[in-house]
Amino acid sequence: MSVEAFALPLATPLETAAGRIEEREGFLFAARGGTGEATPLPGWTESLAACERALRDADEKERWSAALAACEGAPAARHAVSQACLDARARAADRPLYRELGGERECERVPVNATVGDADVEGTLSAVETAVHAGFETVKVKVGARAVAADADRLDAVRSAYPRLELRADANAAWDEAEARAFLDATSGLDLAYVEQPVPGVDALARLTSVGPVAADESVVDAGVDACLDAGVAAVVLKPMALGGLDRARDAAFAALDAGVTPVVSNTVDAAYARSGAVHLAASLPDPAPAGLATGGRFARDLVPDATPVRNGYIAVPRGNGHAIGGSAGE
Ligand SMILES: O=C(O)CCC(=O)C1=CC=C[C@@H](O)[C@@H]1C(=O)O
Ligand SMILES: [Mg+2]
Repeated sequence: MSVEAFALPLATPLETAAGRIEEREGFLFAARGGTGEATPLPGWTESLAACERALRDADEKERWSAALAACEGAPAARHAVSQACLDARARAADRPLYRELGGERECERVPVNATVGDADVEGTLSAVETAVHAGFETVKVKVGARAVAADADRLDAVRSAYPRLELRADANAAWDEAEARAFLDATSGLDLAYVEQPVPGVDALARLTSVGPVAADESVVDAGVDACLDAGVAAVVLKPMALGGLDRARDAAFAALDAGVTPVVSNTVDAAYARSGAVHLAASLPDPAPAGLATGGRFARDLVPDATPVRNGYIAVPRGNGHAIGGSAGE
């Protein structure tokens, strides 16, 4: 059993309307033959200190159920413990994590979107060009850090250059309702797949669903998936670290599928173990939508080198038992 701290600088920080993500700190939790990652992101999860407290408490428990209970209210800590538990069980059953999660069909790879941070039109176009040349067919552009008209111009330029690209925008709740309406109106001819979290709050999201396609991200964490589905969103973005684990994110994905809504697996710019876990989560879903998991390349170094590389817009599901990277406790 162990709780091991890590701090990993990003070579390519992510610029968002909610700030710049430059470094990721967290813990690896290892117990009873399984390993899991906790990489809290304040604003989305508990603080680093609260995460560590919950993990140290969990580390003293002799059973998985007690360890998981010790992490209630600390989603990143619970993510680590539940991932370790799934990993240990999958290894004991000699199967990959996505099968342990309940995935019913063989899955070798999952499609992913490129994530393009805030930049001017030129910088945005150049980042999208790099992504398209690398084989991505879906691109998510961060918006909300500059004026609505400037963001609309960025998306317009991308659409003109790439008529067939699946295009998503993500405002990280930066706008008020009038700004969100203005953006949705200005981009209504650009065939955006959706605008992720244009405004804070699920009630405002609900009012925007008649204006254009919107997806819930922060609101899934704050209000719960059911409230977002009731709001009539086109998609729900699921970040296992913020939702308390792969198991809980998968339950949310199936609630969405049952409601005819697209679940999109994403991550909080996690390190290799949690990214691998999220790839397995996507692999466990029927026909997964392009996932927000192409973030590994932003790290200057990682816990395990090159664990989930992107090739031609896809990440191969790590092969082997459990999450299948980096070995497990005691190995
Ligand atoms: O979903 C993706 O394409 C990658 C991850 C990503 O965009 C995010 C990770 C962490 C914090 C957020 O600003 C952001 C998001 O809101 O989706
Ligand atoms: Mg988002």
